[in-house]
Amino acid sequence: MMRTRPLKVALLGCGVVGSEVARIMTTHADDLAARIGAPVELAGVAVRRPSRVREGIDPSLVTTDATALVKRGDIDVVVEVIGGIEPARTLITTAFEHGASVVSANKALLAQDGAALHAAAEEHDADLYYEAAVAGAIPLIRPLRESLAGDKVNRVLGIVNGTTNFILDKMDSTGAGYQEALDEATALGYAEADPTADVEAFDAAAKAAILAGIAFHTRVRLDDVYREGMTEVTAADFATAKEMGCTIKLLAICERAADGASVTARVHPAMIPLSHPLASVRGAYNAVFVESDASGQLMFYGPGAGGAPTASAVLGDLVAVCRNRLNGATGPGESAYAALPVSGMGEVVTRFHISLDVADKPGVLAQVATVFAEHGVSIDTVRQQGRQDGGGEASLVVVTHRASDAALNGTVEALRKLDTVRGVASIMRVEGE
Ligand SMILES: NC(=O)c1ccc[n+]([C@@H]2O[C@H](COP(=O)([O-])OP(=O)(O)OC[C@H]3O[C@@H](n4cnc5c(N)ncnc54)[C@H](O)[C@@H]3O)[C@@H](O)[C@H]2O)c1
Ligand SMILES: N[C@@H](CCO)C(=O)O
Ligand code: NA
Repeated sequence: MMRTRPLKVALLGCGVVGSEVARIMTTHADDLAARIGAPVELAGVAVRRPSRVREGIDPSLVTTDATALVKRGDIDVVVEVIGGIEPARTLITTAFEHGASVVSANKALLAQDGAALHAAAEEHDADLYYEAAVAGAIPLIRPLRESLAGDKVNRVLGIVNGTTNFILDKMDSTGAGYQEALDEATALGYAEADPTADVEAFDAAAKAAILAGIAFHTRVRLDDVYREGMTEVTAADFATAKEMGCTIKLLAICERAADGASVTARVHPAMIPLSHPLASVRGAYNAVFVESDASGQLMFYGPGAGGAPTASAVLGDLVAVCRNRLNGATGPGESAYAALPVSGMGEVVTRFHISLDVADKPGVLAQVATVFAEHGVSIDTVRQQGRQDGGGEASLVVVTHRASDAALNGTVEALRKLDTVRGVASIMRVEGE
């Protein structure tokens, strides 16, 4: 039966995502009410620049005082789409203290302070939902938290940043320059306010921390995630990848160790074979594989960024949180009971592609191979190519079998000390095989 008193929603931030949330709340008001069992009313919209015209939003709802809005006491759900750490964190905790539940898209904040925010939600019998924080529109948080709650997740691997996938895809398919591709991603509303978060992979690392935490029932913070951005990926790297039948993607990889006693989380550019489904993820799309004991491999795919797709995830959370409130209940909170240690990058085992500039003379190959053997790194393939410039140098491209990051680092350090190795041109991990 439909309740007539509306549930009141406060919207904090009316930018790319917030303006779409407001639009959908208005245009889909009847459907949302029917699905929830009560009407939802936009009770206030906190903005930074009140003079901006906001189509479809009653100007009397607009305020620059977000704190007063969350303190009103009659707000049922606060939707935080401001981003960043402060004032978002204080506004969310104040919202809990004043009886509201919270829906947020803020991965940076959740990766840094998720545990404290969950504790605050629990203390005040409120919900904290954040489907939009990871992989935009793609349902991923709720499947991990709820649908897979009876299974054991061993690995989460995928593309979780739309901006960098858009840039890498453009560079690969059209030969576009890095800046040109980034400007386009920003204009389309994919990039963060400061695109450093995207291209230096802080955004993807925050998402990896959130995913690993939920998947492994363990607290994983941003600082626990190994991070390498994509600003140093060059056209030459794409050419090498192509020669190997691969492309380059910025991947987030969260894994349980083989003995199950620890976990790792990392974000870095990697080569993947063109035959792998992740290789054909284009533009700002995201795709994430989840591997679990009973389910086997699941793939989640869809728009990972942009105003409307992200608003879709926010609205889904809003409906769920409103239903919980009508039932006098709360949904699942933090689950960190496993408390597994999070290992550093040295423990990660993967394959590597290493390109060396070496002297083009007898015995060099044997010398290089010996260094790999001494560090316990097994070589899969080696390709040597003499240079046409007559400088007496050659390129040596080595692809290894699976080896630990620590063993590979030791190998590279020793290779650099050989007189015959003039330089290490590139090192890239090879995933997805
Ligand atoms: N854009 C996307 O594709 C996308 C996807 C997923 C998640 N997110 C997340 O959603 C959140 C919002 O992102 P966005 O792209 O809409 O950013 P945005 O910069 O377009 O919007 C944020 C808005 O908040 C306003 N704001 C800042 N401080 C404020 C304050 N104190 N009070 C009221 N308003 C304030 C800004 O003026 C701006 O209009 C971020 O956490 C972001 O990481 C964005
Ligand atoms: N800037 C982010 C937004 C979605 O979280 C991206 O490009 O993926
Ligand atoms: Na999502």
